[in-house]
Amino acid sequence: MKRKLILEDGHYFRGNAFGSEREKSGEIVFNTGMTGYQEIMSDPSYCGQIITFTYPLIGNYGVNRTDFESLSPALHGVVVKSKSPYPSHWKSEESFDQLLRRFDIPGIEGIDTRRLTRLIRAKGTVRAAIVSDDANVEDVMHQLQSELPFTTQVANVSTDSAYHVPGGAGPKIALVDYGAKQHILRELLKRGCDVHVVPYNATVEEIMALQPDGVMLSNGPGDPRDVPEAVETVRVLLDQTVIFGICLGHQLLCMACGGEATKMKFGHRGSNHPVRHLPTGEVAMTAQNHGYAISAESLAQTPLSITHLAVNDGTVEGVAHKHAPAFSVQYHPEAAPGPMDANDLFDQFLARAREPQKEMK
Ligand SMILES: NC(=O)CC[C@H](N)C(=O)O
Repeated sequence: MKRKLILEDGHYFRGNAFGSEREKSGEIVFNTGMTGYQEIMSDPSYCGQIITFTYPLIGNYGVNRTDFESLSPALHGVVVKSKSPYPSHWKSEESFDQLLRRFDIPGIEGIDTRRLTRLIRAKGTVRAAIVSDDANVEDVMHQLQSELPFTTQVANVSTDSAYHVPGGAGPKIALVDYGAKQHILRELLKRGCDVHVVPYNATVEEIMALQPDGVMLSNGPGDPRDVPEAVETVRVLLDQTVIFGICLGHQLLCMACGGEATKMKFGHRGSNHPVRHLPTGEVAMTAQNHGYAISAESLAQTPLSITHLAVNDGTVEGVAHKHAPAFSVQYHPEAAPGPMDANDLFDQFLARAREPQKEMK
């Protein structure tokens, strides 16, 4: 069965349908990872987006039970050049197609993903829809242009209520779930932490009542400016505990200190993004998935210093607070399947969480 992928600027592609039969729209973004499609598509930060994979063959090692980053993928669609008809791996339990059907996510195959990615790079992230082959391009285009931005993604993917994941004798961590990838929790548990996962709108009182040794701010979908209540909570938490932020968590920490978020032209999504640590000059390869960034200029008047910059485009990739025990990175130290270069940031966070708390106000 054929279907169409239509972009809001009127470009369209015809391809083969797979996954759900539903028609869905969303911001279309490209991911350059060569592996990890299961982790990528179950990352809650893709809520409401359509992913196009630049790697041409997707689905070749199937889908397994253990590599999910969330229980139910929140993305709106998948675009591939070719979907493997013969998944093969000892851990595989279902095909990519079955996975998409199970979660009601439409897919389209046979697309010239190089051309599509070039269009997105030239124009910047655009809205797109995966629709049936008989859909009228002009109608869909106008509908996409009039669609309002989706501003409640974090609320859609955060936990509804707090829960406890008992760990070992390690520090007690409150993990604020803005749409947390499972691997953040796994990295903490692996290090013996006792973890309390709290919803994105948990109050400072609720978080501090847990008496955490540190607070971890997770990744999450959408524009960080859509969650001002979270920025305010982080601002107050800064005086009270040790903080480590990842991706959306990094953006919220920066905004809580007076930094400004801006939308990037087409974002960073992939598992091969080099990042330079400014104090040492060391470069780490990192996994990334973000469409917003904190502007370097906006940080000049804040108590944050820039610790990391992207090698490719010079955007801010990490900050540390000059006076409070708080730091954050725009990339993913928990990345699975990798790269693991930045994994020791969890050790640095936990080392700080173990330090006796100095006089915080
Ligand atoms: N992975 C994330 O946390 C992404 C943060 C934010 N939603 C962005 O796109 O920039």
